[in-house]
Amino acid sequence: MDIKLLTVRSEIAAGTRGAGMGIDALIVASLDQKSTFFSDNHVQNIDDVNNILFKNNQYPNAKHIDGVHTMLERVSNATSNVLAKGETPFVLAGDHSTAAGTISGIKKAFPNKKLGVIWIDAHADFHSPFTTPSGNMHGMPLAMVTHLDNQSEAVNQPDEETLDYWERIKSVGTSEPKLSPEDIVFIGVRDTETPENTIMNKFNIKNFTVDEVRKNGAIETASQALSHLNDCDMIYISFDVDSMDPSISKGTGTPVANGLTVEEALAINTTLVSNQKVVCWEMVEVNPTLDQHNTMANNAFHILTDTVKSYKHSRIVKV
Ligand SMILES: NC(=[NH2+])NCCC[C@H](N)C(=O)O
Ligand SMILES: [Mn+2]
Repeated sequence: MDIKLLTVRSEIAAGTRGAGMGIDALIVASLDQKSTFFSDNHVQNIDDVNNILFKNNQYPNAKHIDGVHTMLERVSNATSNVLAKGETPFVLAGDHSTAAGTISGIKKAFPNKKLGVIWIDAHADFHSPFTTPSGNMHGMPLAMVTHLDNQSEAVNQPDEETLDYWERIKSVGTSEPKLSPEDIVFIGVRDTETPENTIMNKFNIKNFTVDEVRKNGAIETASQALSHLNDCDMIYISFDVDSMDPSISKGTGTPVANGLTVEEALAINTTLVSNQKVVCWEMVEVNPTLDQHNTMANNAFHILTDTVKSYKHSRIVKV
């Protein structure tokens, strides 16, 4: 089973500048570690629209939503094309909004298969333009793909043009919701706003806390997360590096205290991808401009290469 690295240097949905440089920071980490990873694997780059950041944002409740829509279409098409060729996309992206494009692309490639998502993150990323506290769309990918606008919890009144783009974003890949909220499992989520808590409670979404990971072990937590999605046909894993503790590195835009260690994140990701239902893995939010000595990228690169290794190893056809 061949993998394809999809690089997406997009950062327009983050509130802090620099996540677009995360991919190049990973490449620098690989060179520093004398690894040939980026030449051993196929890389396909998806052009970004980061120059939109030079323009004033017109959409306070969904910043640069026009550009985010463009990026999600591109990521969705690339993801579904890779899957259609029988390859597995490993997406390396800037801000986390990209994940909505990835998920849409998976569903576009396999419309009749039931999708489960394991979301490893400090945040729930379940906001909509109605509920966002910041307008930053990297806090919205799970609402985009589940179509949960959460209007009953509204704190904003988005304008018509914003809502028009929001509907178009919900239709990227396919006009249907890409998955049910029940088929999401969180790991490490610890910084949410009230409207997100309402969704998590309403749909009884399981969150494996950092304490649980530490108590039960990372490998056991990963197996339990997979068990939760037993009735899904395919699984996508989204790894936001801010799931890890800021003491490791400040190299991410929205760090939150009390996160996972590198070893825990590594064990969780390598265990998860060895499951045969996994069709795609993604890593996001490395921001070297906030870092020292490229520490986050060095750690993230280690997790990336071990995760790819585990994926390939678990797919070796035994005769
Ligand atoms: N992918 C991320 N880093 N998301 C951070 C979101 C933070 C906050 N909940 C917001 O919506 O602004
Ligand atoms: Mn996130």
